[in-house]
Amino acid sequence: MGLHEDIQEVEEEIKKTSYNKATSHHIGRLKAKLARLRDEVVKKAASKGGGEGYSVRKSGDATVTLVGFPSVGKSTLLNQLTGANSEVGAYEFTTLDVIPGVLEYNNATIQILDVPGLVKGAASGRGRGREVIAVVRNCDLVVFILDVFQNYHHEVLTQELYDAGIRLNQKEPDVVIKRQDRGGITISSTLDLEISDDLIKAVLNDYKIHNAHVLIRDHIDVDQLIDAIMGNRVYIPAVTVVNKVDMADEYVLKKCKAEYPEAIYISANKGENLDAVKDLIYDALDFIRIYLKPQGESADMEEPLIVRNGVNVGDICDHLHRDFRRKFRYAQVWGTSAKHPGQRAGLDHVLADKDLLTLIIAK
Ligand SMILES: Nc1nc2c(ncn2[C@@H]2O[C@H](COP(=O)(O)OP(=O)(O)OP(=O)(O)O)[C@@H](O)[C@H]2O)c(=O)[nH]1
Repeated sequence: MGLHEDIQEVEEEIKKTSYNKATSHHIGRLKAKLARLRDEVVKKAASKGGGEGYSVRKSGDATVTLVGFPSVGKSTLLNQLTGANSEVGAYEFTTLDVIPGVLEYNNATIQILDVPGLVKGAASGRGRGREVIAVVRNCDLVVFILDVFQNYHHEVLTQELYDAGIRLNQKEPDVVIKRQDRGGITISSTLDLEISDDLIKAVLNDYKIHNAHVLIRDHIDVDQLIDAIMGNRVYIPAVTVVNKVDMADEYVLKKCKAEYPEAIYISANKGENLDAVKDLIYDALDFIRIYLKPQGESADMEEPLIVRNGVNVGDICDHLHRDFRRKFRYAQVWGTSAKHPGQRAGLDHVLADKDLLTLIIAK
């Protein structure tokens, strides 16, 4: 039996087993098996020849990927947002290579990638799926583009990315698995877990982990436990844009809005509501501004550094010069992240929006 049939069989068994306390262990094991089989499919697809796909170099302050089925209007939107020359065609699969464009917005330089339409089966290597997945894994934000008449695509695309190990709008669960040479499996947790210790042990055993310390500091389900074991998941924010609203009547539009109230509704080729898309992207990327202040001088308030929320002083050093981290002596910080104005800080100090920063670098 092939992998796909195995997967189907397990999926069906999960479906027909009703969930309750008595069956939760069994279902957990099945889910673990399913995840393992899916990973095998992805691995197999990845090992099947073919180049590594795209080598679009990341540039700018963040990279965004437009993800959607063929012909939903990705190239048109990219052109409208960035002025890139992404070929627009009335055929499916007109975008055969990644087309990068650059959006300059609120001082941020955002690279936007238009990849070939992601269709069902991408995670298992169908079409150009594998290469598309590689691009998505490396980006900072996924922008789903839906056709207003086919919004079910959203579910298909999300599932496809999920199967490829991409977790959207999900925080990475705080689970640490420290393998040991002996001693069996010990589990400690800072909260009451919904999954039993027996199930955790069984799943770990399924993954051939027999000795380990497991520390869990989040409410996780079996799927998240497996994610932690696999360790190769990526966690990326995602937003949704619904296109071609110019063709939709009120009824269609209303129905779509009820299903996707947080999406932005646009007409890419008529250029309608594009500023809202720019805001959506900018906000989702969660940028902060850092003003550099040379020692003993006033800060440059005109051109802040645009970085992602969560960066520390060390990240800023790397951003500015490849030698800065090595030659770093100390930093001084003014603003919300500082305990007092001009606080001395090390490489680990996490910065906040509108902080002023002085870096003292050895000559
Ligand atoms: N009515 C309408 N048509 C649109 C809109 N945006 C794009 N289109 C049309 O939809 C078709 C496909 O647009 P593309 O931008 O090539 O779509 P794509 O998603 O890049 O397609 P692939 O490259 O095949 O993945 C073209 O004929 C566009 O003119 C829109 O807002 N309204």
